[in-house]
Amino acid sequence: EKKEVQYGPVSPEKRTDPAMEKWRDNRFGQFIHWGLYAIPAGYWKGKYYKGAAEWLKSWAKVPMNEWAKLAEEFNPEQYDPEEWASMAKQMGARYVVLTTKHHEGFCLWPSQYTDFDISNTPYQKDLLKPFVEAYNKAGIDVYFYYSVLDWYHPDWRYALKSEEDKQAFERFKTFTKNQLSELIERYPSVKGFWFDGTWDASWKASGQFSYELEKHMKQLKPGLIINSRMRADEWGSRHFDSNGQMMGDYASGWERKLPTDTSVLHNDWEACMTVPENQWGYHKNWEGHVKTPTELIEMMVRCTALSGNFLLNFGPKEDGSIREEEQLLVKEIGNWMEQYGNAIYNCAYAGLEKQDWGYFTREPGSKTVNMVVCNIPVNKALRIQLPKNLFIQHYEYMGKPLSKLTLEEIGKNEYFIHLGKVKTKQPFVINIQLTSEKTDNGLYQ
Ligand SMILES: C[C@@H]1N[C@@H](c2cn(-c3ccccc3)nn2)[C@H](O)[C@@H]1O
Repeated sequence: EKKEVQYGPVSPEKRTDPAMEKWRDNRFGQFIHWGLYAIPAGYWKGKYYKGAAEWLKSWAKVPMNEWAKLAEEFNPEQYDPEEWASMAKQMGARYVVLTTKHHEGFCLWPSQYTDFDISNTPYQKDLLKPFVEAYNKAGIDVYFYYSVLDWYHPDWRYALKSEEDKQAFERFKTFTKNQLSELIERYPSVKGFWFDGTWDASWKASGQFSYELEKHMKQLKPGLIINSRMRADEWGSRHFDSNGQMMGDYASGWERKLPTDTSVLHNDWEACMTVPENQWGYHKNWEGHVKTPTELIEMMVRCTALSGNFLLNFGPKEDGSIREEEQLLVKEIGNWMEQYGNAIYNCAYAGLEKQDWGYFTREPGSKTVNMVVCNIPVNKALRIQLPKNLFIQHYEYMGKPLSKLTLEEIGKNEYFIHLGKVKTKQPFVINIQLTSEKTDNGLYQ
């Protein structure tokens, strides 16, 4: 039965304001993990650590006073946010999420609430200001990733076991609220926050605080968009409150995994994805499978087809340059988005039965449905099953035609689109125009 929840959602479950509509229309974003961890890049004292590079301090059991010394050598001379923004634009990303502070606690901006920040490095200058300006100038919305979990701050606590823990964590919550207010005030064009590091008991015991923090941030910046991962309710339930109501503005539990059914349609949601199996910060040597542009394009299409966003991760090097593998993705995904981006941007679940050859996407309310073909059937025929009151009025390739298409009615509101001779290396798109005017030849009743 329903539980009394006082500190659950702050905003309505499906916001209809322009900021949230733009978040949905964006569909494809660039995640950027950049911090001191990019300096050791997965190696410590000559030893290779295969775990996620931004967690190296943990894997190599580095004491914080030793890890913090990395700030003394952080000097990204190749850092060129205009170049980063131009690459993101070329790739077709419509928004970006940058780590302002990861679990290590190091801040990419000069924060008045800590000395562990960019101002205490050889580089000295604020990294965020030119970043926000460059991406906004490129027409890309900027979001800030912020880790609540902070390995540097003396008042961080994993759990609240004693009175001392509670007093320390109260100071930590004030520090957190101050830093977030500072980020909104210093960079007012920020569109939202991607919270992380909120799985520990101390935060799960701070549901009321996270409720009030969300309210405070949205008062500071009306329209601000915050992910579900920021929140707990007063019972310790995260992302969704104890009655299953989503907190925050989109479900963000999809980390390195994608949904497989239409149950996600109930809320806005986003999946974030690494290029190797599990590296967010820069690692000198990626081990194992590196996802190809085609794999990542298909993941992005699957997200759009289930009305979700896809956030693809980049991990810049310590000097601010972008690795070869990621530059290839910019080029390949960018080429695809140039031709087929209209099947992604502003699109969502099409309401049609999924077929094995790929995915349907559709701009809500449009009569045009996009068929994104990822698996060409051996019989070269794409099956379409429409609801009983819909028929195909027109069909054609989006962009460059790859072959001569023909349409065959094979059942009641059921069709094959025959591809004919088609040769291609990437997914492609066929547009179909639907109509409620009967166009069948009455063969199938
Ligand atoms: C978005 C990603 N979230 C961070 C993360 C995930 N995890 C984690 C912690 C416990 C279990 C599974 C995953 N710890 N840190 C990663 O470091 C990266 O920032």
